[in-house]
Amino acid sequence: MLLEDGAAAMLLVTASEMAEMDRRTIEDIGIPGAVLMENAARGAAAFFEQVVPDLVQRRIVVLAGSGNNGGDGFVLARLFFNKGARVRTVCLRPPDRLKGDALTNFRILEKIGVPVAVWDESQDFKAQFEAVEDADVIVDAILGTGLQSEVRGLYRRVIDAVNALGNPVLSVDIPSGIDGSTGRVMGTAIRATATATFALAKIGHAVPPGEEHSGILKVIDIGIPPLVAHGSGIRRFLLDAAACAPWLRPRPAETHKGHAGHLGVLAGSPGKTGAAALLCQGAAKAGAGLVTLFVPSGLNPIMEVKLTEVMTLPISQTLEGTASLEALEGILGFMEDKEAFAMGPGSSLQPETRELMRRLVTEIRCPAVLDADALTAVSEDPAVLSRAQAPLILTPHPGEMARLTGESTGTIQADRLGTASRFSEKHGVFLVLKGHRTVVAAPDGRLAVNGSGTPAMASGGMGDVLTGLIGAFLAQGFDPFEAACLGVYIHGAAAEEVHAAVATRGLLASEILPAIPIVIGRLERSP
Ligand SMILES: NC(=O)C1=CN([C@@H]2O[C@H](COP(=O)(O)OP(=O)(O)OC[C@H]3O[C@@H](n4cnc5c(N)ncnc54)[C@H](O)[C@@H]3O)[C@@H](O)[C@H]2O)[C@H](O)CC1
Ligand SMILES: [K+]
Repeated sequence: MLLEDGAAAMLLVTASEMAEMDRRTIEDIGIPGAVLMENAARGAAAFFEQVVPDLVQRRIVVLAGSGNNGGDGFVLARLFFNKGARVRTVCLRPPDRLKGDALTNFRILEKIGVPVAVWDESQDFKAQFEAVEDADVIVDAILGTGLQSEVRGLYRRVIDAVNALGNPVLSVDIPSGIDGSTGRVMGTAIRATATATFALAKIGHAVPPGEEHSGILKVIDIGIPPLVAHGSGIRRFLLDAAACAPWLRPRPAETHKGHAGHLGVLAGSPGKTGAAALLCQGAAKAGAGLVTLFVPSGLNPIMEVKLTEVMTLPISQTLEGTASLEALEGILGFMEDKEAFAMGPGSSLQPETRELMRRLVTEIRCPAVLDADALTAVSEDPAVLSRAQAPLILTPHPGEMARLTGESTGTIQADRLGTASRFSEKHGVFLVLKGHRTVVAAPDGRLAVNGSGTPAMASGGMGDVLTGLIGAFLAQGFDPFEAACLGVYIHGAAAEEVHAAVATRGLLASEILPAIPIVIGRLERSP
């Protein structure tokens, strides 16, 4: 769970980017590492005392590794000891492996009388671990951004034993065993109740499985000057209310529907009229001024009944009743003076309809969002993407991404951020890689990881609503990256709004429609 503390957009960094910022702060700016370490531990201690009531009255065991993560642990041990806590420290590597600020703080513990045990890989593990099994709370200061490889040996046994204890575990910076740059479990990893991370959130805190392992996350300000982060050129951030609010200001009083743009939609086919309806209703609820649905003529009477605020335009159809290639010129002509286009949901994979959608990709002259069957049509000839005349936003789920890239869904899911960034840059399109913690990538390197949403969203039609949201923000003139981010965040937040009242299943796509303006209103009013 990620706490939205209302701060500015929360940057997401890799372990090496964070290490470089540490280095610049210490070596170029001159803030001693010991000051950063002290600030880190003080901030972590305050947060941990919020998470575990009466923490300093509990039996605390600090497990420390051989690097500065361990150093943070030693300082935490001192701070809790000074408050009268019954705190013990375990050093998991011989002290002669310690150096710098970690060694300094290790020696301080010895001088002030904090019990410090040194565990030895060669000794009986069970006997050593028994000494800490009575702990009420474990502080995990074993590994942080310095994790370099799979966790093995003593570290592995300690992490697995701690997880088996089931006591509250408070992780310093990163749950040990989680790769801060990817969120992957490196062999094994601590399952933390809470994690205090320093200066900036890491990617590993925001994407699964690292996100779940982190528990409640708090970003602690340790005194690194903002210019260090701002000067880093990092354009990766968590998509939350704080990130979206600046984009969504209340509309001026004199707004009329012409200002809010006109979205054209090509969606629906026999048996799949719901997808078209959900897309169009999502667009209307997100503020598109006008929405016109191009619909195969045989379905027009049905759509006229299903939709009220949305206009329909019957188009020629194939024998199967799907959109025909003959409709191309009519659609292009109508779209000449419109602001945005959306296509694909429920369109069908009828060969002529697929060809129509590929032709629209290369000939439409307004920003367009492609989803569902339009993505399948494009994956048969991805080169059409580079022939587009206007910005494109693609919204694949992992299976559709596999068809677009030729990679397996396993490969895609193992590196969602990298997959999305590479595809976006290669094809010059904006990419929304859907799933838990949806990723939004722009060709210029901007990247966002969505913080909103609930498991209840895994139900038919949710994607159609998302396409409508994105199309609506495109129609209102938002930059394609912002339009995609707003659609993704609001989509998840609207589901959370409704989900709070229902279980994690059985949430219908149409049920999130009324929550969309509620979420938008909250963003518009936020400071
Ligand atoms: N972000 C900040 O501004 C600050 C962060 N601090 C803390 O410093 C650590 C990073 O410290 P570092 O020494 O670079 O790395 P670690 O402590 O994470 O540990 C590395 C240590 O462990 C060894 N190691 C690496 N991989 C493995 C493995 N798989 N198995 C066993 N051992 C491994 C490696 O050789 C090193 O010796 C950061 O997380 C914060 O907690 C600063 O204290 C304050 C400023
Ligand atoms: K840790």
